Amino acid sequence: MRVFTIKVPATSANIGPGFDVVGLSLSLSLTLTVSYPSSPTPEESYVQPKITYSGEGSSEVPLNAYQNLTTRVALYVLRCHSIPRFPSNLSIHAHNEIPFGRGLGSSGAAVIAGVLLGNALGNLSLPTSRLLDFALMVERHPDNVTAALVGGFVGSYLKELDEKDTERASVPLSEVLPEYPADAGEDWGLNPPVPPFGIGHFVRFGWSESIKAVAIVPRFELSTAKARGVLPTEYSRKDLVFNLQRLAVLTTALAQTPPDPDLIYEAMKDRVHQPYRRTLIPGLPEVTSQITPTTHPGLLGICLSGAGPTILALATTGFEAIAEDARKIFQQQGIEIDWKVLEVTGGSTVVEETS
Ligand SMILES: Nc1ncnc2c1ncn2[C@@H]1O[C@H](COP(=O)(O)OP(=O)(O)OP(=O)(O)O)[C@@H](O)[C@H]1O
Ligand SMILES: N[C@@H](CCO)C(=O)O
Repeated sequence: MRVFTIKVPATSANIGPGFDVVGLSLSLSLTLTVSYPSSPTPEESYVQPKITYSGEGSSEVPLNAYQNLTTRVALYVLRCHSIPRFPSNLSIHAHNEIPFGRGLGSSGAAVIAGVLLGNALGNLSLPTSRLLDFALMVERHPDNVTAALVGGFVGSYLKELDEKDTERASVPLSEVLPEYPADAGEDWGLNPPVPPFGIGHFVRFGWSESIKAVAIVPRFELSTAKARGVLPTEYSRKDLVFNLQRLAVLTTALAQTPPDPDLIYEAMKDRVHQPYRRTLIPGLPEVTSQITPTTHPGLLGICLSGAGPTILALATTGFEAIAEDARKIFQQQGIEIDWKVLEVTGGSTVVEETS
């Protein structure tokens, strides 16, 4: 029996001005425990994969391997390497600590778990850059998936592809991840769209160990697709320069010890996505403007986490006062929250069990 574990962290994207650019890996995780017989099974006794699931999202996540996001991504990776199906008698238990649709990178974690699962099941030994190519064919903004894969405070960009590769990378998601009909056996129809090479590039910034992340999580879901739908397609030069100035300062300011709250609080402001998302997150402007380093000693900066609705406060101390005051502001809007103090962690791991 081959047994291995895949562990992928939650992530917070944007950190204020770095829309679709920066991501931070955090200490909540999606863990898969995978097992299957290592000796080949005779063709006629092929057994379909079995998935069990606990934790966040367990009441809504599909347990059919041809519908579940993680296993569909794994099958995409396998099919791109001419492996048409999962190994026989595959058993996967997923335990998830990352809430769905809250801005903590649940879908990015599920996609990275799927890429790592495909890589391990196919014994493909893909390098990090290639793993990222596969993830970027599914989740097309690089901030969450890159931070989930490599860990830490990470900046990334997508390479401008030539015409042929742009076409290969622009295929509809339904072709990358088709809804596999359960009775179709191995005959999935079209050849899968193999990703171009070298789509995403990244660098890891420094991070001051004194900084923790307070995740203030409203008790409602907001899909990333909906939160992207309210954004404009064009911006003024003034607003772009506002964000670029802050992002340039922020990436180094968060590595300094001790971190400087005056510098960071202003550097975590944003004019590219948060002003537009306020319509979807009642209380957002009040929380980010009323909780400051002056009112809450220990606070460094505060922003929307990813597409929201979670608020991310970076702080060295005073975590409870920050979160409880955010709770009061959200309560005025009729919204309840939960909160957690999270550490910045390393990236994904795959650990083989040896017997
Ligand atoms: N562990 C998982 N297994 C299967 N599907 C998942 C898993 N985690 C997330 N998903 C799918 O992803 C959806 C949430 O994705 P969405 O991009 O809207 O939010 P998010 O990733 O949590 O937030 P953000 O991208 O802003 O950080 C869920 O509703 C579910 O369909
Ligand atoms: N950068 C993305 C992250 C969400 O997954 C957004 O803000 O839409």
